[in-house]
Formats: sequence, C-alpha cells, structure tokens
Amino acid sequence: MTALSPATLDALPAEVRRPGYDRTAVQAGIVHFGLGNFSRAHQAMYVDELLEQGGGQEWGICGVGLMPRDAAMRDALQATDGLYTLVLKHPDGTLEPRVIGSVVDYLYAPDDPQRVIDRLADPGTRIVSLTVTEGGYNVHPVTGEFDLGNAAVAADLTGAHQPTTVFGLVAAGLKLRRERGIEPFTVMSCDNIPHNGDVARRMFSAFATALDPELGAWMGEHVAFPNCMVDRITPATTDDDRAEVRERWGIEDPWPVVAEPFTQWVLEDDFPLGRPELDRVGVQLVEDVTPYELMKLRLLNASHQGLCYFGYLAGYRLVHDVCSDPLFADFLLAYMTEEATPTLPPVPGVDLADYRTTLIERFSNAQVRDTVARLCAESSDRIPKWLVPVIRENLASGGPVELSAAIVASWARYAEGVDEQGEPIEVVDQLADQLVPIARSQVEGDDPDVFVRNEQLFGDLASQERFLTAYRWALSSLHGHGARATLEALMAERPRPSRPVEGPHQPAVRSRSSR
Ligand SMILES: NC(=O)c1ccc[n+]([C@@H]2O[C@H](COP(=O)([O-])OP(=O)(O)OC[C@H]3O[C@@H](n4cnc5c(N)ncnc54)[C@H](O)[C@@H]3O)[C@@H](O)[C@H]2O)c1
Ligand SMILES: O=P(O)(O)OC[C@@H](O)[C@@H](O)[C@H](O)[C@H](O)CO
Repeated sequence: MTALSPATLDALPAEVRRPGYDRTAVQAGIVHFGLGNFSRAHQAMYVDELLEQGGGQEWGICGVGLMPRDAAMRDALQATDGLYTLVLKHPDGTLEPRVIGSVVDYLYAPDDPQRVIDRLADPGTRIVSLTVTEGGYNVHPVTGEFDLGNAAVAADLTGAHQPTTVFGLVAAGLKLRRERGIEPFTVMSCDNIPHNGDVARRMFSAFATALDPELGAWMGEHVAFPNCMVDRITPATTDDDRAEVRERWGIEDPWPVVAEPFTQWVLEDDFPLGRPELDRVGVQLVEDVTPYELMKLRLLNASHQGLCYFGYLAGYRLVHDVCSDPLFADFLLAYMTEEATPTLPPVPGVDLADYRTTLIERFSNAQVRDTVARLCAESSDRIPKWLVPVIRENLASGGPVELSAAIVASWARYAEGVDEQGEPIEVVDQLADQLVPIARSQVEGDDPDVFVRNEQLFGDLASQERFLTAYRWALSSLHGHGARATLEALMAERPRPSRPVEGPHQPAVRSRSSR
C-alpha cells in the first residue's frame, strides 16, 4: 500500500498517470472557493493537463474551504501535499486513474482567515474561482437580490471580526488590493447558474457596496466576472471509491474523486490579469456563453430533476438504473425534444439531437454510480433556475408544458417526505422546513395546488391555466397510481424511441386522451 504523496509518486503502478512536471515550481495564481468533488474533477484537471504540456506554472490552484465539512478536505490534502486520484469511469468498465497535481495549497478559512485574505491580496493571485453551489450566492428567494438578512453575511458586514463568508473574504482581499494599488483579480464562477458570472458580479458587488460604497464602485469598474458553462458528472466520493483506489492500484488516498469521461468547459474570455492557456487543453473560449449554458442547464440539469423524483418514487436509487429503464429514458428524451429544445437558440457547432442522445448515454453509465439522492438535494435552488424558465417560455409561445409540469408535480409529491411504500424520504433542502409541511398539506388540506402557489419558487405559474391543468393531472396521478404508472400514461401516446414497439411495460392507467 502506498500513501499518496510527492515522495511516493514513482512507486505507483505504471497505469496510474501522475504529474510529470515539477510541482515545486508551480505558483498558485488561482484561489478556488469550494474545492469539492467537481472542481477537482474539472478545473483542476484542466490546469493539470496544461502543466503536463509545459504551460501554466503560474496558474496552480490554492483551494479555500469555509464550511465545517471542508476541514476534512484540508486534512486529506494536507496528508498528500495536495495530490489526489481522479478516476474516470468509462461505460465499458475501463478505468483511467490519474493523480492530479495542480492543487498546490489549501487553506481552511476558519483556521486563519487572515491568511486567506493575504493570499487574495497577493499580486500573484489573478483569478478567484468558485464552485460554492447554487445556494452559495446568497440570492434572496423572493427579491432575487443579495440577501443582506443572512446572519453570517450580516455579521461580516459589521466588520467587528474576521469575515467568515466567501463575500466577506473576497471583499477583504479586494479592499487590500485597492489600498495597495494592486489590480483586482478576476472572479470566475463555475456553478450551474444561468449567467453565473453576472450573478456573481451582482452578489459580490452588493456585499462590497454594503460594506464600503467606494469599494463597491471600484469593483463595478475594475473586476471582471466572466460567465461559463461547465460539465462533467461528478458524484460524491464514497468509501467504495476509496477502497477501489486502494485495492486496484494500492493507493492510500483519503479523498479520491470519480467522474465520467465526458468533460466540457465553455468560457467567456474576460480576464484582465490574464488566464491560463486553457484553450490549449480543450476549453472553448467564446464571446457569449448563453447558448451553451441554456443547452446544458435546460437539457442536462433539468433532466436530472426530471429523473430524480420520479426515479426515487419508483424505487431507484442510482441514476444509471433510472436511465436504463426505457420508460424513463423515453420520458427524458420526450421532455428534452418536445419542451426544452424549442426554447433553445442554435448552439454553435452542436447537433442538439446528438446532444440529447449522448445525455441519456451519459446518465446510463453504470460505472459512475451517481446517486438519485444527490440530484434530489437542494431542489429549491435548481427547479426555479433550470425548469421553470422552460415552462414560462412555452407558456408564452404556446409550446407544450405537460412533461415539465409533471416534473414539478413529481417534486411536489417527493417533497411530502413519504414514498409510495409509506417509508420516510429524507428531504435535503435548505427550505425543507417550509416545503415538506406545504407538500403534505396538498394531500391533507383543501388546496391541491398549494405547492406551486409558492411564488418564491414558481412566480405566478399557479395562475397559468395550461400549466395548472397539466400539473393537477400529474400530481393526482402520482397520488392515485404512482410514479411509474404516471410516466406510462404520459408516454402512452408518444413514439418510444428507446424501446421496442411491443415493450414489456403496459400502461397501468388510462391514456391521457381517454381521461
Ligand atoms: N458535481 C457535478 O457533477 C457538477 C458538475 C458541474 C457543475 N457543478 C457545480 O459545482 C457545485 C459543487 O459541486 P460538487 O460536486 O463539487 O459539490 P461538493 O459538495 O463536493 O463541493 C461543494 C463545495 O462548496 C462548498 N460550499 C457549499 N456551500 C457554500 C457556501 N455557502 N459558501 C462557501 N462554500 C460553500 C462546500 O463546503 C464544498 O467545499 C455544484 O453545486 C454545481 O454548481 C457540479
Ligand atoms: O450540482 P448541482 O446542484 O448544480 O446539480 C446537480 C447535477 O445536475 C449536476 O451536478 C450535474 O451532475 C452536472 O451539472 C453535470 O455537469
């Protein structure tokens, strides 16, 4: 057994790719907040690749963690001097193990916030990147503005102690740079949010303005916030993943990461202090990321929501099991083709029919073992940003909303917190305390539409007749017949591309038109 470290790299089996570059010469020009599974499988892999190709020595990554769980990442990376194993899992079972070397430092902010601020103020820091989740941007659910009422944010705004939030730390770093006459770094959001750079700009600027209006104005003038689209399905690391790395390659790695082979990064090229030559390693640099992000968020991410609640209620726990079921694959393809795609602009260089088929193949990769639970979590951050816009556009254009409405209904049913066998569901959502009682009251109370009357999440959808009719039908079918039968009814009159015409499943409820 080899404990992963710079000293043991040469002892790893030949099939494990490892850094061939001199890590001691790599400087951390990127500070990354939220160094979790995804950024280690994606951004850090691209930088590692560039380093392999002899470029990017000034673009190593310093991870920063803020949350209690990040102490474990600190410990893991401390043990390996920042190294970790990325295992790409091909559908045919082929594994590509690779040790990533681009993370050259890690700071756990609660240990020493000033060290983080000093690193941000250091002229060598030229990009601050983020994967702090959708919820990490502190957007007020009703106003859409920065939520100044958030307790941690409000505490940071008093300036009475060292900051604890990403907003407080970034603002403190920028303040020092401004005072010292150092140009600001670029802030690069890599979260799954439409116009993630624009959202980051609004939120970070709002915090800075509330702290110090002059700082806010300086930021508005000088800080760049490029938008980007990022893609690589990266499940949470499990103990089985750790054991696999240990047993197959003899590597003792406290926190490896597994991911699918597919990867994509489309990035707006707005980096006043420069950037790594990411275009050398496959990143698409574009003027406007909009068509790419709409494609990805409305096809991939919204389909994840389309499969997770129905899938969970039908008894599935792994994503590939859901998507290997032809009924579910057909449902997702129908949602993507009939409802999501018509809302998309043309995407340069992309055949959307191929993209949709590839998504089903990616979701069906049995080796990745992505979980339905990961996709069901924090739905209140996801459905309003990925699916509700599809519904709105179709309502406005006269397009169909039946399948999207059924996805919303499946969330409403799932949020009741009890499955079809009467077993409890653990609803993981920052709004769970509100949502679960509301969802339960749709069964017990006298308003079956109560869940979608939540304007915070759905705006005025509940007053849109076409949406409401489809939603009511789907919710009632979910209650009366269950998830599988509801999908069968929805799909009964549609072409079924991914299963034989005489398939094994017969619709268990009446078809939509005979209702
Ligand atoms: N996992 C994927 O397949 C994937 C793919 C594309 C994009 N993404 C984006 O990356 C994000 C993170 O995904 P992940 O798989 O790395 O998750 P993860 O749970 O492994 O990592 C999330 C990191 O964000 C930190 N974080 C959470 N809330 C925060 C807050 N309020 N302030 C500061 N830090 C906070 C966590 O402590 C952790 O370090 C997603 O929410 C998504 O926007 C993920
Ligand atoms: O990570 P989230 O919360 O943005 O969304 C859950 C998944 O849809 C997402 O992680 C996808 O796996 C990812 O966006 C694929 O690139």
